[in-house]
Order: sequence, then structure tokens, then C-alpha cells
Amino acid sequence: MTAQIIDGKAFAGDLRAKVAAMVPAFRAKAGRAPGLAVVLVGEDPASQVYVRNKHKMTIEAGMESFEHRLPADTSQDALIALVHQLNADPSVDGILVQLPLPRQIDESAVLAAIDPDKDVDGFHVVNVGRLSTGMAGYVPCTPLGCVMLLKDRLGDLSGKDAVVIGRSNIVGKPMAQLLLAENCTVTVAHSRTANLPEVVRRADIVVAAVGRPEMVKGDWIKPGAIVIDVGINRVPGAGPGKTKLVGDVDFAEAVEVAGAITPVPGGVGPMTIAVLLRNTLVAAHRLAGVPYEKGAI
Ligand SMILES: Nc1nc(=O)c2c([nH]1)NC[C@@H]1CN(c3ccc(C(=O)N[C@@H](CCC(=O)O)C(=O)O)cc3)C=[N+]21
Repeated sequence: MTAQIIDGKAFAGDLRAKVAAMVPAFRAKAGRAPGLAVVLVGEDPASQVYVRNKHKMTIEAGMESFEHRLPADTSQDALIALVHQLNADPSVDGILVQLPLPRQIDESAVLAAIDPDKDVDGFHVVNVGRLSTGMAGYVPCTPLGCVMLLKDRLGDLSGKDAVVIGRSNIVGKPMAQLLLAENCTVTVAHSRTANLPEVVRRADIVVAAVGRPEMVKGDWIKPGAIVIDVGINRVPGAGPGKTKLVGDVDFAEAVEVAGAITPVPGGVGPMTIAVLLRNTLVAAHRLAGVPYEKGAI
């Protein structure tokens, strides 16, 4: 049996269209567009591509995009001063500080400076706490996008065995919290997990978020399982000087065993930006006091 390919790019396109469709009504009620501020420190080429795409898609959704590009040698105090300015700016509903940050800057200090009610990335400890205690807050975009793909495929996730490979604050841990909230039985595996292939073989749902190219092999997958590949790894491609993107899952092998699988690229990646716009729309409603129908998107 060959797995169904989960088209994250198409799903993300639909989600962005739904967000865009809700913007005019928000504008009419609030008298302004939702606004997203993105802060990029330094010149990392991959980060620049991502920030450019995000800007384009924010505009396409009818929202305001505020870009702040700072030099690589920016001080922590200067960055935090900008965050405070964005916290106070009534035209800004969402603030995203692109990670990773240069060495001289303490990431946790910067994230802590963001107003939790503008923290559309869901990285502030207040939102981490809200997620883990079941309160309404902002949920990190990548794991929320993964859950949307899973629910679209499976409907109710109750009672499913889920294995999350990776324990980062950005994907692994919030992913585990979200799956728990969906009544999955959740295992979080990581680099010290004993018998990882065996652990993964138990799972109805596998989420791979470790950043190791093609680590998860086909014979680790239970036949029919749903495989969500969060990895985006650039590796040498066909021919000199060429590169290609691969996930954390050996796609060619896993596609022969899984029930459904996300490709890389075109799987989870595009969902991240779509959910960012969705979170910004929600933040705009909350901050402007415009009612937002829970679960509208
Ligand atoms: N504060 C913060 N929030 C983030 O959400 C954040 C961040 N920092 N730092 C960097 C990572 C990376 N990230 C991606 C978003 C979209 C794609 C994406 O759309 N990928 C496409 C295309 C990939 C390509 O062609 O390069 C795909 O997988 O199909 C990938 C990666 C968000 N990040």
C-alpha cells in the first residue's frame, strides 16, 4: 500500500483564504486592518527568504505588515527597546521576532519582553503556561498546523497513540501538549530514547521534529500510521553545488508503509505561515474588542 500524500501547501492556501475572507468584516468593525510586525536581526539567507514570504502572504491576506530589519551586531537592549515600542503600538496585533538570534542576544529575555497578548508565535512563557493548563492563549504555529492536518485526516484523535520525536520548545513540547489536549496517548522521544525504532513502531501518529535528515526509516513506521514530518533539512542534491530539501523522515521508504504522510517541501512548512496569519487575526479581534467566533478558523 502506498501512503496518501498530505498536501500541506494546498491546505495552507485554503487556510490563508479563510483568514483573508474574515479581514474585511474586522476592518469594518475595528476601523483598521490586523497588523503583524516581524523583526529580523542579521542577514541569515534562509531567514530572509522566510521573512519575505511571510510579508507577501500578510499583504495578500489584507493585513498590514511591518518589517524591522536590524544589523547582526544589534544589542539586546536595542532589540528589547524595539519590542517595547511594538507592544505599545496600537496598529500592531502580532509580534514575531525571527529565531535564532545572534549570539550576543539572550533569546529568552527577548521573548519575555513581548506582550503575551501580541505573542502570535506562542513562545512567551505565559502562553506556554496557558497551553499546558488548557487556558486560551497563542499556540506555536508549526505544531498547531500539524494538529490541523491531523484532524483533517483523522477527525477525532481520542485514544490514538502518538509519538513525537524531538523535545524543542518550538515544536516538540507544544506538539505533545496539543496532542494530549486532543486525548492522544503521547510519548515524547528524543536523542536519549532507548529503542527509538520500537517506540515509533507503536504509534498511530508519528511527528518527526529533530532536524536530522531522513532519520526515521520506513521499517520504524506501523503500517497505516499518519506521519507528520516537521524537518526541513538542506542537503547536497544531484550534481555539484546543488542542494535539496529533505525532512526528518526517509520519505521514499515511509511512503510505502504509512497511511498518509506530509512531504518536504510542501507539507508542514507552508502551514506555519498560514497559522501565523490566523493567530494574528485572532489577536487583532481580541485586542480591538471585536468578537471572534471560537473555532471560526
Ligand atoms: N519566531 C519565529 N517563528 C517562526 O515561525 C520561525 C522562526 N522564528 N524562525 C525560522 C523558522 C522556520 N519557519 C518556516 C516557515 C515556513 C516554511 C515554509 O514555508 N517552507 C516551505 C518551503 C521551503 C523552502 O523552499 O525553502 C515548505 O516546507 O514547503 C519553512 C520554515 C518559521 N520559523
